[in-house]
Amino acid sequence: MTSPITVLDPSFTADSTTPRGRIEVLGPLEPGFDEILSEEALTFIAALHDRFARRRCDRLKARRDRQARFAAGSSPEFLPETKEIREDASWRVAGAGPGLVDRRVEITGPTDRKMTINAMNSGAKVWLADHEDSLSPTWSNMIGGQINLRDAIRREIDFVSPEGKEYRLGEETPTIVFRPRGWHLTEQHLQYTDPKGGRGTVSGSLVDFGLYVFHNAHELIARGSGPYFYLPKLESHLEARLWNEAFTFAEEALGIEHGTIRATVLIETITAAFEMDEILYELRDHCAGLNAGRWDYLFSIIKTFRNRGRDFILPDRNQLTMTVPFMRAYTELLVRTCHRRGAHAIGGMSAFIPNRRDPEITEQAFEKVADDKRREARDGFDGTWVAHPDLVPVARAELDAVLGDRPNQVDRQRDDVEVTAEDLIDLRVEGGSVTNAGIRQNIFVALRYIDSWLRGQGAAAIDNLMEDAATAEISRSQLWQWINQGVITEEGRPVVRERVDYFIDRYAGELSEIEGNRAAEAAEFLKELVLGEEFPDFLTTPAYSRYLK
Ligand SMILES: CC(=O)SCCNC(=O)CCNC(=O)[C@H](O)C(C)(C)COP(=O)(O)OP(=O)(O)OC[C@H]1O[C@@H](n2cnc3c(N)ncnc32)[C@H](O)[C@@H]1OP(=O)(O)O
Ligand SMILES: O=CC(=O)O
Ligand SMILES: [Mg+2]
Repeated sequence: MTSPITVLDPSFTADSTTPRGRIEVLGPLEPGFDEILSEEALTFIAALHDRFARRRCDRLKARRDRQARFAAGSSPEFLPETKEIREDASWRVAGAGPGLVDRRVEITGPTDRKMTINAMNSGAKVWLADHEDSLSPTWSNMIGGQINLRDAIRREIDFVSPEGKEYRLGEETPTIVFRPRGWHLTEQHLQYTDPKGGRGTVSGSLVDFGLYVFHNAHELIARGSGPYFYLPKLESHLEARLWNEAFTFAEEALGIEHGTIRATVLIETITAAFEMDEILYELRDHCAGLNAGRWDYLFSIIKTFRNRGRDFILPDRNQLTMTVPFMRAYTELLVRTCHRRGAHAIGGMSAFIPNRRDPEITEQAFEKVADDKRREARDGFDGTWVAHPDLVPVARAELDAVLGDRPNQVDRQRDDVEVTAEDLIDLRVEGGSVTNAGIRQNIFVALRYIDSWLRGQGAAAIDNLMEDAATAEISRSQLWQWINQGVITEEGRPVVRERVDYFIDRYAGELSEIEGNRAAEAAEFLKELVLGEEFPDFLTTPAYSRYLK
């Protein structure tokens, strides 16, 4: 890493009475990075850190404390101290901002230049521009993504591929909803010095949010849209409160009206599922809706209950469908909670993706995705996600069939839904089993995905499924749990370290034949994740500090 090259001029203020910290750039400046990392922008990021960096650390500590209580045997619950908020039927959230009223199909994906243009031309209503599950957070990807977003918003983006294919924007483009990194992630290419001169960690969330809102809020508003965000991996309503305060501060600092920023919160942790009302309430001036982030939700369940014995062991990943009772309970509760508060309920991602070179695979993917979207639309979801442009029409047909000309179905109340705490954490799966094939699949997928991530690609098609950080987390955490809980497979073989180790080496050997691979590092890291005594909270955190430049 190079020495500091940018030091802030601390003249930019939103509140001139507050002492200023500063941000220095440690990473290399690629072409155009200086425009994103301008002195004013960095001063704004520093101001966010002055106010929120310490509180972010407090929230992360609260996560660890709560996990320790779960490990000791307590279970998530609907919080007694916030009962009044849940029972008070009178409050509502701000709801959809301009351009978010009809969000029936949302395409998700990373922000490299080609995919940015492809997503903008996909025909979806919304593009979830992703700096999270589908983006490997290399310095190049993170700041390059900000450049591409800035250019896409201003319609000043084009691209020519190495093969000579030209890309430019079509007439109709989706509303952009940007997903910053979660609270747990840091940005190691920036350094924060607090007002007293102490060195502090830079939050990936505050950097991503701060740069996007700083450069684009006014432009988005002028174009009839707004600064909109997906908030990932929240574990409690107090984390939502922190986001809300960051939004309010940014609105004041940038001179935009309170409530212009809109957030859609991913409910993708087991604890957040118990605090949906409270999360909406904390963000009520800024909230557009909730999303059922199924993959991280499964990961969170495995992680939270990893030491809690046989009742908490989930079967093979491919048996964890959206129709198993605890996933039904979660999604139904999400729709009910959202509509009661005037919020959109947005569905999740089916992992099946088409293969343009294989019509049979494509046909199967279309069928599976259509089934998934049909169920979501009938359950009351107002919109849903797709991972690939060819799936936009498939999902739209299912949402159209239920919505017709209506932009959403927020007015459909699901008073028929009653979900208890037991429903959310009763993890029984009828006929579920851990199999030898399930073990091998988890090893294969986790290894391939980590290799891809290390090479800077945070989403990958592996065996015709979309894999990203969330799905890979499921694979590696299942392996850890099955080993540590002494699971015996359906075929009668115990899941033991030696066997997992053997398959990691075997698949790494195959992977090492592929050009540009990082198979050896991926294998070493996967072994640490699944064979070690410790269970890292996120695979991305140690992988980032150790391997990414
Ligand atoms: C758990 C969660 O958080 S889910 C949300 C996070 N995950 C994601 O967003 C995954 C998004 N999807 C993707 O990244 C990709 O679809 C992948 C990696 C899974 C597959 O991508 P590819 O292997 O390139 O697929 P494929 O070759 O079929 O792509 C065909 C074209 O569609 C484009 N494309 C594919 N997916 C997307 C997308 N999500 N957004 C924009 N363009 C896309 C490709 O760039 C390619 O364009 P080209 O013909 O101009 O070269
Ligand atoms: O972010 C979405 C998920 O499923 O995880
Ligand atoms: Mg997720």
